Amino acid sequence: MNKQTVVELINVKKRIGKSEIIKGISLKVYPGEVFGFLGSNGAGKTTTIRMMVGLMDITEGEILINDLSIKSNFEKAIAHVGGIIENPEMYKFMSGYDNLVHYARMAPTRISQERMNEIVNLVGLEKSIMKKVGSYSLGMRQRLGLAQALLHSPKLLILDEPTNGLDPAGIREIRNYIRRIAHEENIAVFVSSHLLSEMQLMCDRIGIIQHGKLISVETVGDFVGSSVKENTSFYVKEVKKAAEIIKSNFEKLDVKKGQDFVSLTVEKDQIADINEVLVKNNIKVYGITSTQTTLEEKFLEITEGK
Ligand SMILES: Nc1ncnc2c1ncn2[C@@H]1O[C@H](COP(=O)(O)OP(=O)(O)OP(=O)(O)O)[C@@H](O)[C@H]1O
Repeated sequence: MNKQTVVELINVKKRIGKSEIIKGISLKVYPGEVFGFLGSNGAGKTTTIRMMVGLMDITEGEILINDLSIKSNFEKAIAHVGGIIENPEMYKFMSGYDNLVHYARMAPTRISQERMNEIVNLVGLEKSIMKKVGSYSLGMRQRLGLAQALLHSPKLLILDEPTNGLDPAGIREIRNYIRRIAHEENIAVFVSSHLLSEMQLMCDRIGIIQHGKLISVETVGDFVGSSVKENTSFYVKEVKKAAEIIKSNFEKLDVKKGQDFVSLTVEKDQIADINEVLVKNNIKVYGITSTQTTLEEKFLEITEGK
């Protein structure tokens, strides 16, 4: 059975003038998951998001929200979307609550008192919701923005760099609320960022965009797990012979020779295999050291290597 899809991008392209900014992006996001859209500055995140919410025309391809085309059925499709794309509009002289009431009046469907209270609790603003927004921290304003975006019970929440400008405590808070919203309300959350460290903690899956192309989509578990490379050194007496044996058994590996070691970058599972081959060929291994490539390095490796 196919998993229900909340949003689907099908070969989406955007041309501005002669330059193709988005070069055929396809992806799907499902209910209850936080999908991270990760890319360096200028990679094309905001442009893609602007097309997803109808702020920009799609040059080619299609975007479906809850199976409705954003091109041919815009109003119905967009009714399922909540988003914070630029800074949310708020009146500082009004309380958080009055801001929500004001916003609720503009919603296409009536928003009940219960829903208001539920959302205020969901974003943890119950204690400060009656205070003026002018007295809120940036983190609290962001959470009020989330509340606004969630009032009409959207199926998809789109957030463009939601932690921009927040301090570490504020970032942690927003991250936890975003995860909670996705999992408790079964909403699909599409969130962009240029910070891998942040995405890793917030998202269930991460798609990496570079120069307008989606170059990788992985679950965070896969991203963090097996594919993280280890920089490994094998300490041996016969450096030259050890390097030759590794090269002839593992053709793809790039072996570097040190004074009393050979070093190479490998997947974790390969360390034991290499050791076994060396020992079988009568090379005495005196020690193995291994340092993991950080995720940040892996991200750079992926984005710079293409
Ligand atoms: N209106 C426009 N006209 C011409 N080029 C544009 C326009 N809007 C964006 N671009 C270019 O398209 C590319 C993608 O921009 P976009 O803002 O989508 O990137 P981003 O990933 O959101 O980056 P950032 O994190 O800096 O916001 C950039 O190279 C940008 O210069």
